[in-house]
Amino acid sequence: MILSDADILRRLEEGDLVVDPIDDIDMQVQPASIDLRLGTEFLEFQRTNISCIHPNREDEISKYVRESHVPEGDDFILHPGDFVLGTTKERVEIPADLLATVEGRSSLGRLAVVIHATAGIVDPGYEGQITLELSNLGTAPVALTPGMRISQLVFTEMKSPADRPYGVERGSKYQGQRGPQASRLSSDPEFGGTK
Ligand SMILES: Nc1ccn([C@H]2C[C@H](O)[C@@H](COP(=O)(O)OP(=O)(O)OP(=O)(O)O)O2)c(=O)n1
Repeated sequence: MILSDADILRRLEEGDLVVDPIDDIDMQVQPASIDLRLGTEFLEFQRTNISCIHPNREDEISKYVRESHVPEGDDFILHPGDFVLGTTKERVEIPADLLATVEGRSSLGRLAVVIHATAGIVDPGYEGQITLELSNLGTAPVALTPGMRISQLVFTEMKSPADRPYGVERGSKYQGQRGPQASRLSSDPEFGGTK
């Protein structure tokens, strides 16, 4: 079952679902979702001097990403073909019986701006800000303004709560993330990691 606006408000009120901060609840809560805003930090990929991305080498990844900060009210210009990591302004806490999916907004989609390339699932148990995979699929640069509503979260109630929710106990690598975070694929057991 997908949560309606009334269900979302009830879960927020009960406190096990957290979306914080919400400055204007009437503006952010939609009929079956809650709008999330663009944060002020961005991670941009540096194309120069990189022969190839080895996703399993975390130390290398830090060499080819550059962090930038754009205050609310200023613009971040997303050029055609760009791929940058952004973040939601809001921190979320997803209870063990809900699955959240992060989706774009139609108004941004109509400008060819997408907010995730492939990763749309926010797991039961997840706590933190959400990393956005921002791309401009169009032909004209688009100005994004931190603080603008850029994505929305939809919540699905599961048949039963997860036995092992996302989190510290299972060593989940993005638990508690703040700001946009680059890939931590090297933490996967397939690549010799433990998460
Ligand atoms: N656009 C997204 C999608 C997800 N997440 C966060 C919330 C998810 O609960 C967490 C992990 O997402 P995935 O399970 O899709 O990613 P991985 O499988 O790579 O991570 P893990 O091995 O930790 O499950 O990352 C995020 O910040 N931004």
